[in-house]
This record gives sequence, C-alpha cells and structure tokens, in this order.
Amino acid sequence: MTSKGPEEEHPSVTLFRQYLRIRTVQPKPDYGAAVAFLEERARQLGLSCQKVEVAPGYVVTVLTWPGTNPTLSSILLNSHTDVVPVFKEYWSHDPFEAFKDSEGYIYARGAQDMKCISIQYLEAVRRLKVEGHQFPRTIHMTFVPDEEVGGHQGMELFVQRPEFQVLRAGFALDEGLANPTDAFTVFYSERSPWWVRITSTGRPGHGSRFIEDTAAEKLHKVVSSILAFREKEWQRLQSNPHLKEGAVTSVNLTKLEGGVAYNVVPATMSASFDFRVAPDVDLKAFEEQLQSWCQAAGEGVTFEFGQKWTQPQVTPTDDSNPWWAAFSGVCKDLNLTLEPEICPAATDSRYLRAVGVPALGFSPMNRTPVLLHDHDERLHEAVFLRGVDIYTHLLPALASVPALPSES
Ligand SMILES: CSCC[C@H](NC=O)C(=O)O
Ligand SMILES: [Zn+2]
Ligand SMILES: [Zn+2]
Repeated sequence: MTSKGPEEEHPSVTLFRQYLRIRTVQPKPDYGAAVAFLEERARQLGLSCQKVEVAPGYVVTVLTWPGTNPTLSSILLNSHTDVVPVFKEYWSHDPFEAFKDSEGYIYARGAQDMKCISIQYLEAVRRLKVEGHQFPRTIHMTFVPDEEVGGHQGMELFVQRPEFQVLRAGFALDEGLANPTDAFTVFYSERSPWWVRITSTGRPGHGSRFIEDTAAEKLHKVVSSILAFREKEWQRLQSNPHLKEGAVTSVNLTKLEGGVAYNVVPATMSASFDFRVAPDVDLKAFEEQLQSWCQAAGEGVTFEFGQKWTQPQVTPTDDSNPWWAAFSGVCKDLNLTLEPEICPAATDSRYLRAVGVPALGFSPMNRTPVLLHDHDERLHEAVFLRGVDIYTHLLPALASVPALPSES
C-alpha cells in the first residue's frame, strides 16, 4: 500500500497529512481550524456534526453515524485534537509540514499522538459507509480539545454535560501507544497522575552561618524519602519480568524552587513531583505516606496537589466483558498479537471509565518506535493505512455486539 510520489498517494494518507498541518499545538492550539476541518469531513461523509462548547473556546466535535437499533448503547471513538509543543531545532523536518520521506515515513507533531487515529476512525467509517454497511449500534466520533494539558477544559467537562448523556456511550476506544515489536499494545486502565508540590519552611539567615532547621535541610529529607521510594518501585519493576511499567508507581522530581541569593538562607523552598500511582494502590494510604514523609522531615513541611486523580478504573479483559470479547476476537481473526497493559501516562479514558464507560486505549501501530512527545515524531504510511484496515474490522464487530443484559 506504500505510495511513492504525491500523484499516487493514498487519499487517506493525503487527508492525514492535511490534518497534521493544522497547528493545534499547545499552549495556543488553533482549535477553530481543527473544528472546521472536522465539519468538512462530516459533510463529505454525510454524518451529522454537533459542536459542544464545554468552556469558552473549547469545542468538542461529535460526528455521528446512527445505528439501526437506537435502543442499544453506542460506540464512542475518541481522539484529542491538541498536540504537544516541539523543539523545532531538533527536528529533521518542519513538524507542521507533514513531510513524507522517500521511504514513506511521515514526520509531524501528532503523527502518533494522536491525529493518526482521528483520521483512521474517519477513513474506516467512510469505507464501511461506501460499502453500504449498517450496524445495530450508533458510532460517535468525539474530537476533544485540551487532553495534553489534562483534559480539564475538554473531556472532564464533556462527560458531565447532557450532550454526553444523550450519546449513551456503552464502550469507548481511545489512544494507546505504538509498539516497536510485532505486537499491539492495548490499555485497559491507567495510573493516576498525582502532581505534588512540597513546600518547606525554615529559619533564614546569613549564608556564612551554621543555621539550624533550614527549609533546604528539611526539603532534602523529603526529597530523599521520595527518591528512595522511587528506587524501590524501580527495583520492583526490574526484578519481576511479569510486571510492566504501568503496574508500579513511578515518580520524578520535576521542579525545584527557592532561594534569592548565594548568601541568603531562604525561608521557603519547594520541590514538585510527578507521581503516577498504579491502579491497585490504596490511595488513602498513599496520601498518608506523603503526609508522614513530610512530617518526618520536620516542622513546616506541607504539600499541595497540582493534579490528583482518585478514581482509577479497570476495564475487564476477559470474555465476561462482551466489548473485550468483540475487540480481542477481531484481533485474533486478523492475527494481531495484543499486549494488554496499564497505561503509564494519563489519557481521556480515565474520565470515560470514571463515568462508567468501559474503555480501551489502542493505537494500531506495531513495528513502530514510541515517539509521542519526542523529536521527529513520525509514522510510516503503511502502518497508518494498516490501522485504517484494523478499524474497518473492529467497528463492525463492536457496533454489532448484541444487546447486553442491561439493554434488554
Ligand atoms: C495528568 S494531566 C496530563 C496528561 C498527560 N497526557 C498525555 O501525555 C500526561 O502527562 O499523562
Ligand atoms: Zn495523546
Ligand atoms: Zn500526548
């Protein structure tokens, strides 16, 4: 399916490259251009297009292909429209040009995360419609803003809206990760992001003196406790070949703040940590642990949250879950090897799962290095087109799952 020159490029690849050129890059994404692009897709596909402004300037675009049995819950195909910033000087090609090299690799921010998937959904639906198919369940494609900065002005608000209730989502697909091997990664849960800022206060004074009870000394103690915990989790991961990254809790020290001059001992210093808490962790006990690390460091050490997710959910990956049975059944028929895992990072799936919608994180990219958020993010056009094929098989199965006990 690889095409060589632009004149023989597959139209789905051309569309993908057009979408990649829209600069929906944080922190100032051009959402207007993305919404206009999606409205035009809806028009071309003969699908209804609803725009839900969840916050001023933040529009969720919903394209709907109605099913034949409106009593059944629907399939939600979710993708976010924003992409992360770039360090342009490290790229081999302009990250918003969607350059395709002679081998067929498409270079662009969003090539993996996750503009590929938006277009794959659209192209799979187009193909199935053209072939005259109709399925019992309605398929909604949701294109949401703001995911890359936490989804607080996107999916988090959307799931609380009446427009979301009306969709009656029974099951959702969302993003996953590329897999460098022959297998495909699928996420059934994710770790909870806890962004924690620890502030230490202590006695100030002249930098030449042996001052006791300084902010720095106490902050150092907490940092040591947390980094020791990090090491323990890292060792746990390293020593057990059955554990994948998402199954342990990670933490990184990502910010240190404080101080005004070399010779002034500051009264306040802070350290910020990005924790990703595994879904089997008792969150109450974990917060108590944070508390006790701070207390052990001395007086005047406190913490606050920049992000605190407390509703981790797991979508079952056994045949008791009819959605999993349909999804994995198709993969089996297509001879795709699945590697079910817990997503190490956070996606909009957490908001969906938290309101009771089972969700799988799946980006159909195998034999592809994980380049999301990285320099030279790229995807081979053949892998992209194979992804369209895969969705072309997944959608009929998912949209034909018979009525669940709760639906009859
Ligand atoms: C925790 S809100 C930020 C969400 C972000 N998601 C994708 O990279 C992440 O850092 O996982
Ligand atoms: Zn993403
Ligand atoms: Zn991302």
